[in-house]
Amino acid sequence: MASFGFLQRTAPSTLVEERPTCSGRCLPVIQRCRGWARGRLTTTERRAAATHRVRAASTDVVCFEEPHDIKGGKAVAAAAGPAVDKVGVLLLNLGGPETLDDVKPFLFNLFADPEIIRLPPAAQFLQPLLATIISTLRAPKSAEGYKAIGGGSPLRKITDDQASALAAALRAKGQAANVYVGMRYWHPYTEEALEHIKRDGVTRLVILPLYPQFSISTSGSSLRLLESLFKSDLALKQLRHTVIPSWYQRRGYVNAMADLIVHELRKFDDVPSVEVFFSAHGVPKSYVEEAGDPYKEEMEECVRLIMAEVSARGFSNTHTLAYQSRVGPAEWLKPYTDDSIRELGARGVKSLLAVPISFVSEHIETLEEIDMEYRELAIESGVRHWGRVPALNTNTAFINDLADAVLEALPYVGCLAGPTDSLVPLGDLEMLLQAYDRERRTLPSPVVMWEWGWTKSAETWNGRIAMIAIIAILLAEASSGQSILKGLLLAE
Ligand SMILES: C=CC1=C(C)c2cc3[nH]c(cc4nc(cc5[nH]c(cc1n2)c(C)c5CCC(=O)O)C(CCC(=O)O)=C4C)c(C)c3C=C
Ligand SMILES: [Fe+2]
Repeated sequence: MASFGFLQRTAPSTLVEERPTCSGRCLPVIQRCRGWARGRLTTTERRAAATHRVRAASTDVVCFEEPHDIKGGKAVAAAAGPAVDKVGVLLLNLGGPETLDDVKPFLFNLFADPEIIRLPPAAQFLQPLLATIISTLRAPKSAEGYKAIGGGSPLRKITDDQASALAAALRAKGQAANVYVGMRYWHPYTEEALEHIKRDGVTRLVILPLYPQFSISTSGSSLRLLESLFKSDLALKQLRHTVIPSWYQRRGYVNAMADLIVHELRKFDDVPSVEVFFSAHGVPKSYVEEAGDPYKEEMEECVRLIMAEVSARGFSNTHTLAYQSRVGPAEWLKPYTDDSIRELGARGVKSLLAVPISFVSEHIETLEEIDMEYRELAIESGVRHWGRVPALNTNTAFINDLADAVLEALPYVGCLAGPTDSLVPLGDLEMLLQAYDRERRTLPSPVVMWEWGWTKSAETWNGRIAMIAIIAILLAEASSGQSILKGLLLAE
């Protein structure tokens, strides 16, 4: 059983049919703000919370800025009256290079992220140097991929479209909200989005990473950045917000994925023989096994829920989950997508439907890696009929479900919602990350040559030796004209 932060899943999760019955602004008072678990509310408090929610929903530009008391089963404003409320939603995403010239600086930003290349503390000063080296070495290969899909990533446009569609869906549900896009490694950067949020005078913010499953390397990295930006800015410090850390188990999302799968399955001649092949972006195995990243568990659960829905619709196809896009020599989550495709081919599978699962937009890894590389590999391995489920992008059912997720999260602004179906709790950034840090362990670096060391001083020396090693390697590369680091770090 994986644990993440203070969460321990005690029962297998099911689709979320019923949302938590808590309310708006009175809830932080009811639950005395921190450490609240749904089970600790009394029936009266629950009823009060529900009552208040109805009232809040019917007056969507008004909220109570002051604490509430519970009187006679109803939430009553304790002090001041209503204040103007401006709701914002911040969509977090990875970002991608828009032109081939952007590829190298984009890769630098990615590898400069300590959640992507995790170095021992004593070697962290090397991160920018390492990011420069790896981005320089990887850029030509990456650029080839981006060239093959038209010269840049489609991520910005798709995410902007998702933001507009989400704002429209929220409006249709009676909630006015500005939706902002904050990318981790390229424009529009998260910092830019926060400037807009401040300028627009947002008073309540829902933070929604566009990754269905939580990983330290994706949502975790964006939240970590947000945390430091919030800490260093008074206006942001005071901004009431809540985070939806993952949403892989939501019925709307699961149904939308099942719709797409069933639609593509029907295109095959011999539907029952089709292998439904989920391909998720991989992460280093140590993230899951040593740092408690819930990514693998959430991924497996997500696939289970989707396949249960597909099966409920009368399709009894078998399925596989594999992990793609490994970077570097360290072990990543297995099975690897390429190995699985070869194995399925060898087992005589003739029809394969690829389902990208860790990301909700088309991007380089769907358009190039899956549609080109893995398709070719599948055909070489004996697969005769190939199909691929499109990414959700602005799929109406999916966007509607995101809008519901935002509406359901709004009452939690400023508080931590105890155990939900998700392994990572809904809640305030600081509380969420504090919980995360309590359990967090330092990971060994994915760069194998720095993994030794057992004392503080040894770590310091390892850092120094690593720096000397890098400089020596660079000098050796320069004099021999051969790329040594390329082989060491970028093997795929
Ligand atoms: C859930 C999705 C993703 C996880 C987990 C993830 C982890 C992860 N990624 C790298 C390295 C690279 N990722 C790159 C691109 C990229 N990654 C994701 C998603 C996840 N990454 C997306 C959607 C994209 C594509 C963006 C786009 O432009 O379309 C790249 C650059 C492309 C390439 O050269 O392959 C790298 C490099 C690591 C090391 C990592 C976990 C530690
Ligand atoms: Fe990635």
